[in-house]
Amino acid sequence: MHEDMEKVLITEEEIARRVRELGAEISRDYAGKELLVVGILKGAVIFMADLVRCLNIPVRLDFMAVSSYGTSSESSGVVRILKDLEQNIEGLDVLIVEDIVDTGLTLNYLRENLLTRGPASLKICTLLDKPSRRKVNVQVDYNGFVIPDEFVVGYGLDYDGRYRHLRDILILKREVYSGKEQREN
Ligand SMILES: O=P(O)(O)OC[C@H]1O[C@H](OP(=O)(O)OP(=O)(O)O)[C@H](O)[C@@H]1O
Ligand SMILES: Oc1ncnc2cn[nH]c12
Ligand SMILES: [Mg+2]
Repeated sequence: MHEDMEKVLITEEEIARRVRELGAEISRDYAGKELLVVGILKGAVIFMADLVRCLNIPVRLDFMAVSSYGTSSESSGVVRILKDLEQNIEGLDVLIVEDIVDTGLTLNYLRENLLTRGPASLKICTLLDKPSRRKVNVQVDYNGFVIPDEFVVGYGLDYDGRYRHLRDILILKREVYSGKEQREN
């Protein structure tokens, strides 16, 4: 296991099995329709790549990037769009794909924003859900795993831009991020 990691939380095999299940469920729900899958950069990219290849319906892909809200712990955290969709979603069936829902601020903003663009339908799929950390309620339609309040990396999730390439979902050693804060102070 990677030296910066405390332990494996979800193995590559468990992820793959759950992604196949989610793909089958989504394919059933959208049978006969075309789906626009919107991946939220950067963290959702790896999950999205595996998920869409488990769909047996017509699919188009698009991406958005939003700012991480400021360090303020207020629930009114501001989220800005850094990269917007390339196409008009009016009248389309849209599925937002995320790697994790933590405070819910990112998804809450995205859902509100995309609803103003008139999609025929808008649903949310996340690989991971940390309900204990929620600051705003956001409805998730497809949920991979509910996880405890631990900082996880791997399978797209990062710390300081690192570890996204790891094949499992792992818990990062505290000294990795506590050490960085000390250096920064
Ligand atoms: O529910 P929230 O508290 O809003 O947190 C979840 C968001 O935070 C992470 O993204 P981040 O903004 O770190 O950017 P990244 O996807 O590029 O890692 C993660 O990928 C989610 O998008
Ligand atoms: O546990 C986690 N790991 C990586 N990024 C995020 C964002 N919110 N929660 C996270
Ligand atoms: Mg993200």
